[in-house]
Amino acid sequence: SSDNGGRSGGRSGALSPSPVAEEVQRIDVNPPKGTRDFPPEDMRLRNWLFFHFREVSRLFGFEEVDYPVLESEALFIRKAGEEIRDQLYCFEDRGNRRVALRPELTPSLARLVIQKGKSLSFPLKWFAIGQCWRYERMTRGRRREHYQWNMDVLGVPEVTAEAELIASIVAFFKRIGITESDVGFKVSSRKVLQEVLRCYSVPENLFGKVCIIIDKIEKIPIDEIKRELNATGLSEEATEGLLQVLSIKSLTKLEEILGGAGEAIADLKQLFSLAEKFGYSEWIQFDASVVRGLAYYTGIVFEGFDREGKLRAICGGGRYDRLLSTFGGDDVPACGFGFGDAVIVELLKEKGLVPELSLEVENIVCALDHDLQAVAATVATKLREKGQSVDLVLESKPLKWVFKRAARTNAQRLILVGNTEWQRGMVVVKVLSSGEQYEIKLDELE
Ligand SMILES: OCc1cccc(Br)n1
Repeated sequence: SSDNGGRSGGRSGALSPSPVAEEVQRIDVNPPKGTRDFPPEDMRLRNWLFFHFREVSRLFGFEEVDYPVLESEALFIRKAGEEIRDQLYCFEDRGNRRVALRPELTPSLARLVIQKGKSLSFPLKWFAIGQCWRYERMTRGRRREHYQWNMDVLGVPEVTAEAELIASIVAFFKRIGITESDVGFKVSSRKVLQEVLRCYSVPENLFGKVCIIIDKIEKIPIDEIKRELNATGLSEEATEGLLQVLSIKSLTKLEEILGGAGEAIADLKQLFSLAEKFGYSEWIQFDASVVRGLAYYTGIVFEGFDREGKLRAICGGGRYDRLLSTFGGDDVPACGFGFGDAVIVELLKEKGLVPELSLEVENIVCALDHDLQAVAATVATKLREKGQSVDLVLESKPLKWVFKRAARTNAQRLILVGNTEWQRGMVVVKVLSSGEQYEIKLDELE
């Protein structure tokens, strides 16, 4: 840290411990396990990321919404065996209510849409950036919180909504320098699964559970997948038939298997045709194994992946036309995605695309004499009222210290208030990039 600028004793900025204070056990100054602090440098990167989330949302005509980070636990209790349920950060509050830190934003959106009911005019295009939580045994050392950008379209049954959502993510990737050679989207539809299960007369109510098991297809051994499917009630034949379809990577092949009459093929063909028109065909590929890990998806599902295969899914989403009725509301066609703030940063680091973001203050204002501190404050106020950022030096500091601080904060100008000049109503301006120095009347300063 900088020298203490001639102040007596102690470290710069810290008070000397009082002689009478008893020995205090130092607390653990790290944040709780699985959570992060955002000191200035990290906060600048987060703000940069969120700025692009917000800019894309604005360009696509979406409105920002938000919800409490704390929700009723009931919003997330689904019986499909999802990981998100097993890791729910839930507890009983002092009013004996079962509550949970939200693990995702979509159920909150559904709750708000039901609450607002007829007062809403559809289609809704809403976005949110919210911190989401999970309580995972730290054995895996994974994070327990992340920020998610969500975009949702409600009231549009057409696949044009999914096409628009994927277009918005492509637009985001392009803004931060990620191209189709870095990432892609695996796209499928849960209607593929539905049509296959129907062929084997699997009861509809097993659909959600089967999806959650299938979502683990690349995370656990295939024998475990088969065992879990059989335990859920699927026959060996149904399991084999299902796994065979899930290995399909071409729409043409899928059509040969399923026939061309079903909704799955129609939806997927429309989406790939729209992708052509949106100009992002190179970004997407059909992959029947994509089902996503949330039980409420009912149609098109997609996930962004890094082509080098080093990272977990970057983002994911899909259609969820039946979510509102699970909360007792009237169903509205809906689709959306979630985009976390962590994997994308790992990708940017991999690609050398993390931006240089330094503190940028326009002016440092410093009184050269203690009795000019009030004048310096006036100078700072005048500049701030003109929209200029000012780092006002708040204590008597030697010029060496001020120059060091100006360098650290990338200040563009140094405004010095000295007795000699102030006698003539002038202040000294030093342009730090050029070294140019001049005197100017306070009222002419801008
Ligand atoms: O994507 C699943 C998830 C949910 C909440 C918090 C974190 Br970290 N991860």
